[in-house]
Amino acid sequence: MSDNVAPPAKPVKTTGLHVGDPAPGVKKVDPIIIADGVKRTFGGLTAVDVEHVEIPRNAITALIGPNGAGKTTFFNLLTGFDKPDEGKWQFDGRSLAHVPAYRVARMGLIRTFQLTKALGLLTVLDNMKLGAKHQAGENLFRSILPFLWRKQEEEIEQKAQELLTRFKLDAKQEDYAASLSGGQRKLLEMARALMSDPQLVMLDEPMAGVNPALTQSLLDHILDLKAQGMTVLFVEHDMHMVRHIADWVIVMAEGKIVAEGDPHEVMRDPAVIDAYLGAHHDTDLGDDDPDAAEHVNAMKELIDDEQ
Ligand SMILES: Nc1ncnc2c1ncn2[C@@H]1O[C@H](COP(=O)(O)OP(=O)(O)OP(=O)(O)O)[C@@H](O)[C@H]1O
Repeated sequence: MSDNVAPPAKPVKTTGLHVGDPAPGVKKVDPIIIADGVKRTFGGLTAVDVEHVEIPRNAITALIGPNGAGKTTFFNLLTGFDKPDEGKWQFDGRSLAHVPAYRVARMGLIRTFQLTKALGLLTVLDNMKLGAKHQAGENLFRSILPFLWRKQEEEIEQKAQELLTRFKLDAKQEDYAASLSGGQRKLLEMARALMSDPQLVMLDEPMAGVNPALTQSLLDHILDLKAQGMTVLFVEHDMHMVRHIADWVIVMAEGKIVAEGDPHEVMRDPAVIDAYLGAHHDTDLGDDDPDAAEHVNAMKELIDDEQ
């Protein structure tokens, strides 16, 4: 989809993704990731304990759950940024256990990573170039043959510029990345991820810190990834976004998958209501942990909408 084409008012949801009743661990018709017995503990705390989960291909899956549910840890495990105590998982039929993060990325599973202080001191264009894979400099033989890497440099730069234009960041390409707004940073993170032509893009809280002016644009870009044949897996606390664009929702609580289903079914699942509201079902949260209170209240609102 090009930027000139107006997006549909309501995203087209992909259905028919699972086999049998939606329940934790339900089989998918065409899974791109299959994980089994993945466990990660920190001292005495079990952060992730996933018995079985499958991520559907060419769909948008949201991974949700209350604070501390293990979502980020599970993301880190899948992408090789952390090592599990036990378990195995495969991406597109290939085992990913013990595969380091840089090789996972080369295999086509990319996760956006936040613009760190160091990356903020690079220009927007240089940030994009860092996202390219198979660079000649990585290979001694190729790196001593300038005609090979010069051509490649040009191709990388051209691709970076095309993506920056698509993400409406082309006017900023020479600016330091640190000068971008929160929403523009999210766009840059996503554009950089696309430099390596991934099959699966994993987004960690894509809506965090994004002002309303850029929200629609970000949503459109995520929908666009699916339209281009990619698979998207994202962690997000913004339930409106989850309901709006996710084809499938996986709910984690205390390290385990407690529910799966399409967004509307999942919001009605008693296990999800319990996970989010727990003992606070009839109380107002607020003072102790404003973040948690915000998530729980957002969830309450949506559950009420669904009932
Ligand atoms: N490096 C670590 N050392 C010790 N404990 C950790 C570490 N990383 C995560 N944890 C703990 O593991 C649990 C799961 O954390 P995780 O960040 O994965 O949850 P989350 O669902 O992503 O939460 P949030 O929505 O708040 O980001 C939490 O209790 C957290 O404190």
